[in-house]
Amino acid sequence: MMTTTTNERDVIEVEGLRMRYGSTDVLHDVSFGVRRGGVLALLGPNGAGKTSTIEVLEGFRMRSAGRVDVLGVDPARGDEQWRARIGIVLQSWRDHAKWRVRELLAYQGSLYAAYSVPSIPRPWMVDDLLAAVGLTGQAERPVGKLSGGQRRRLDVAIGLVGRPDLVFLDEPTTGLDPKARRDFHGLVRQISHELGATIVITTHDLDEAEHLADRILILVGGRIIADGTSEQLARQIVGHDEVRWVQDGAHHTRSVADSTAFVRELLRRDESGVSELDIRRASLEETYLTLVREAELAGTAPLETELEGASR
Ligand SMILES: Nc1ncnc2c1ncn2[C@@H]1O[C@H](COP(=O)(O)OP(=O)(O)OP(=O)(O)O)[C@@H](O)[C@H]1O
Repeated sequence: MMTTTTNERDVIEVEGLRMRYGSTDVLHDVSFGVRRGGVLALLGPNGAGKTSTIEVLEGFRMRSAGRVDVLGVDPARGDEQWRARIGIVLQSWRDHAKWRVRELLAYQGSLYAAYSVPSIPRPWMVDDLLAAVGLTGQAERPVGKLSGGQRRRLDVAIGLVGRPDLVFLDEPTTGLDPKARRDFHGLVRQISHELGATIVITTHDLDEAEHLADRILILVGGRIIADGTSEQLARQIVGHDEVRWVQDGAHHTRSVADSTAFVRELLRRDESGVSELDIRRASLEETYLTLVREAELAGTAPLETELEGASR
């Protein structure tokens, strides 16, 4: 039996994580912790390193450097017992199209029976799980005949059938319509509440991260450029104003914390060359996009958004 050293606070501890594919670094010095029962969103544009990060945490990818601890274990050395405590919700379940929903869940669940412990009986009883994810009415339907939203609920059920302590959801709402997406958010919140599991979700969508997570990490180019609760992000990032102007025939846009000082300096340097000056308070989404653009342009330097007192 594996000994577990996780303290009551952090289910995931990552310090100085680096990862490379071949000779290209895709994660640079990534550090964060996730407390038990928390919902963490990894937010960032395509290629930011979200999937690479969670694949290291899941034990599917080897890191190049850094310390990683998941449920008290280094994922590179996690055994079956450790794996049984982790649920992974993959992009839509395409296999077993002819299996019925109940049948597939019963089969998947049977794989966890050996890992049942008195405090956590495994697997989750199929009928209870079907009710929890809202698929009771589809229990006898073949998997191939479910709608996109129902299929995604089944993906979640498959990820949860072993009653995991920690659940990873990789871009779970891709391809869902707005209503199905909203329903899915409700489902994840409910599961987090009822199961008490720690949840890590990756997404491109700021709105999704805001709805679901009590902690958001923004990754760009393999680096964390912002880290905090959605309130902290809103307070800190929305505090930026967007300044637009034309100078030497070129359009410029900058997100700045103090637009008065910025504009004063801009005009001091080139009063006659600046025209069409426009200042507005950016929305959280606009500022997120500006931060991403600036981080991508800067290539390396972390931005000024390290948030104080981010909950861990
Ligand atoms: N198997 C691989 N071999 C080489 N490079 C890879 C491999 N998988 C990912 N990468 C590169 O690693 C970087 C991070 O990719 P990753 O999939 O972690 O990003 P992501 O944030 O999950 O992106 P997306 O939102 O597009 O899924 C990208 O530049 C990608 O091209």
